[in-house]
Amino acid sequence: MKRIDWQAVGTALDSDGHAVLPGFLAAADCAALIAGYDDERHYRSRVVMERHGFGRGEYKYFSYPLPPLIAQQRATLYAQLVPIANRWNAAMGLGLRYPETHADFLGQCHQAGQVRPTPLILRYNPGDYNCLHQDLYGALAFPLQIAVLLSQPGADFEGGDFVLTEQRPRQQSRPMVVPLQKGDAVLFAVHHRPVAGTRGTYRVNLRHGVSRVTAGQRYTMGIIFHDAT
Ligand SMILES: O=C(O)CCC(=O)C(=O)O
Ligand SMILES: [Fe+2]
Repeated sequence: MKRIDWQAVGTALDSDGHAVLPGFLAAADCAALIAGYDDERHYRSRVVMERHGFGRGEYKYFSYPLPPLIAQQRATLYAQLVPIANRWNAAMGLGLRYPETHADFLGQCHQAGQVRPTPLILRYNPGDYNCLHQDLYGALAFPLQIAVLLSQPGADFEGGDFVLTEQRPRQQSRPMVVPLQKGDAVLFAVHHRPVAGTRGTYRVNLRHGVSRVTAGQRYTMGIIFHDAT
């Protein structure tokens, strides 16, 4: 994994609500995650998106214990993101502060009845897409999450752009397409983020999704830091 410039990541998250981490996973790690997709022992559940009106395609939630790579990334990314999450909450006038370690935050989730792991892997075939959504799984939520593109655009698949929308108070929504290469990760706001305006800070509401895949197969791996009820 490449060294991450956390200063630059913090700046991008503050100004855009998302940040790209180029080359976050090596090609071999992407391939290993894809190869494990059909091995049901890794997962606690499989979701067929069409059945729930979530879009088209499917995903699987990993079970505990998580694959070592994901477990390690979940803890180390969390520790880097806590200062940003706490700064955002303060800017939005929210009282909640997140503990320094992911283990402590998971303890809070588990105490609140959110005990099921949320890291997941998604698979899109031609015609599949992911409707705009927010990955909230209970009262406790960490405000940032990450998605890693495991397939190569133009070679493994066509279409299938990662999309974010920002809904500003009393205004129309702003769409953003995030270009990614295989192995790149996008860090983004789960639900809300603060934006500095001329009359103080306001809160924008974010959603993310994926446009239709037109050819090939597109896989992503997502890490969400709160667990699910
Ligand atoms: O497939 C994607 O790029 C988005 C996946 C997603 O919704 C997530 O990781 O939460
Ligand atoms: Fe999502």
